[in-house]
Amino acid sequence: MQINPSILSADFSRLADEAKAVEGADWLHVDVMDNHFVPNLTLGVPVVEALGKATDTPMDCHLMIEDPDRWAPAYVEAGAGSVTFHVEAAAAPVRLAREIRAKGARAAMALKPATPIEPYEDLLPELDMLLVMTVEPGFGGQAFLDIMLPKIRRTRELISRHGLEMWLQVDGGVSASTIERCAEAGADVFVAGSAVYGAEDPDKAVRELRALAENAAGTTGLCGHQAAGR
Ligand SMILES: O=C(CO)[C@@H](O)[C@H](O)COP(=O)(O)O
Repeated sequence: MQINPSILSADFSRLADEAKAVEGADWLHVDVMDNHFVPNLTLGVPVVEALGKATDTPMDCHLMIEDPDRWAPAYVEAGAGSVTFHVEAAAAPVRLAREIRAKGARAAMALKPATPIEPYEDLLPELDMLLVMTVEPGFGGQAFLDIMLPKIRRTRELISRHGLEMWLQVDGGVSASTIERCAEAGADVFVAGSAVYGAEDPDKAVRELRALAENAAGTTGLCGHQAAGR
C-alpha cells in the first residue's frame, strides 16, 4: 500500500520544502499538464529535474499531455522513477512503455474515467502500473467518482488473471473517506493531493491514509521508500 502525495495541491512557491514535508511518502506524484490534453498548465522537465535534486523521495510523473511518445523519455532523463502516459494520448503505447522501461524507469499507463480497461488487457504485461483516474484529469480538489469502483475491481481481476505483479494506482478525490473503498476494490497505490497538502501535518496525513488502506485490504505491507523502486 503506497501513498503518493500530489504536488498539484502543494504551495508552488515552496516546492522543495513541500516535497520534504512528505518524506514518509512512497513516491512524490508530479502532475504534468500541457493545457491541451487537459485544460490546465503546470510544469515541465526543468521543474522535475530541480525537484529531483530537492528530495530523496522517488518521483512518479503523471503526464497529462498530448504526444507523450515524444516527451515521456525526457522525464526519465530528468530523474522520474516512474512515468505515466495516457493511453488516450499515446500513438504507440507498447513502444512507449518499452522505451520508458529501457531507459530505467517504471512504465505506467493511465485511463480517463470514460476509457474502459478491457481493450487494453493485452498491454498489461508491458506495464509496471495501471492508473485508473477517479476524477476527470486536470484539477485537484474534485469529488471522487464512485462509479469508477467497478473499473478498479475489474482491472484488479485482469491483473490477477494474467498473474502480473503490476501496481494499480488511483488518482482523484482520494481521502480518508474514500481510500478504504479503493483499497477494497483492489487499488494498492493512492495519489492524494488535497487530503495530504490540505492537512495541518502532511506527513501524518500520509501515515493515516496508508493505515486506512492497509486495514481495508487486510495487509501490513512495506512502507515508505522500502516499497518503492522496481
Ligand atoms: O491528476 C490529478 C488531477 O488531474 C490529481 O493528481 C490531483 O492533483 C489529485 O488531487 P486531489 O483530488 O487528491 O485533491
